[in-house]
Amino acid sequence: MTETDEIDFEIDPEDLEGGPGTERELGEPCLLVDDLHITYRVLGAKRIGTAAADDAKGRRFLRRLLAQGRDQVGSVREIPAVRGVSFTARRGESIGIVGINGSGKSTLLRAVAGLIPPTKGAVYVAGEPSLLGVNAVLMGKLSGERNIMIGGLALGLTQAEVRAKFDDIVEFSGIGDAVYLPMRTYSSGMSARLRFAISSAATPDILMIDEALATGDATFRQKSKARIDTVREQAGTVFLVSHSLATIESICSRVLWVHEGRLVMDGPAEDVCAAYKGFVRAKRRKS
Ligand SMILES: Nc1ncnc2c1ncn2[C@@H]1O[C@H](COP(=O)(O)OP(=O)(O)OP(=O)(O)O)[C@@H](O)[C@H]1O
Repeated sequence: MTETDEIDFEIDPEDLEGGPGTERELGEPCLLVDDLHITYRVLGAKRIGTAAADDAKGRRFLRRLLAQGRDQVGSVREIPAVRGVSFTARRGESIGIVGINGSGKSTLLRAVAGLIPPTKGAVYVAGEPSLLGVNAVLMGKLSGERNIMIGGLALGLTQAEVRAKFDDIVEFSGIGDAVYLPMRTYSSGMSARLRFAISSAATPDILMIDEALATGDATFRQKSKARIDTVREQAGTVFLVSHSLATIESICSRVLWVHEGRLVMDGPAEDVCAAYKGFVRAKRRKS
């Protein structure tokens, strides 16, 4: 599979009726991303031995690494995943993030959610940062039921509020009795749907969705869109990362196109998606 194969050009109007509602009046700025850089530091791309010899060599390598200081060791590789991204988001906006595989979309989203510290630059959020990034607190060895409680508390709900929303969350995610099994036994679709159901349960200030909508059926997508609309109506901001341009176009009024960690275009969904489609088609023709 090439890096562009995953992009889904199919428009599925009956799944996602209504459009993004670009006419909606926007509120005041609630998020400022200022010259954001995220650089991952990865240890040891170099092969240092095989099989039984690995352990001892590995230990020696690590000792040497610690003695020398990580900065001087050649095999620490730096990956600049986000390079100088700046933008402002307003209340009531739904913003899609597009880009080919490895372009930095998820890293940007996670940094905006406060899950990755900036290497340089800053993210300023007005509102409840704890409302962002329920993914970080969920635990695979605990049941869906326990994770609903943990995620709900992380979103700022009380225990009683989580209990009151429990049935709705389970029903929304469509995971049924699997809610009593450990989350690590779930398919990626099931856990993505449960994460989405939990993170949107509290009508957060900023709702961040990374591909979750791609994992459900038409009914789930329709329900998700209704929930996203509720968040926006209550002047929340929605960020959506997806390879499905159909999903992005039907939900987002504005789109950020990220390429090699840089923001190459930021504008109305229609314009950015059209430019991005052109880029992907040209890339496909070349390969
Ligand atoms: N935890 C990590 N450690 C090291 N490098 C990482 C890590 N996560 C991502 N990267 C690298 O950062 C770059 C951006 O990755 P990211 O996952 O943000 O891109 P993406 O656009 O979301 O990709 P995809 O569409 O495939 O999900 C890639 O080169 C990737 O290999």
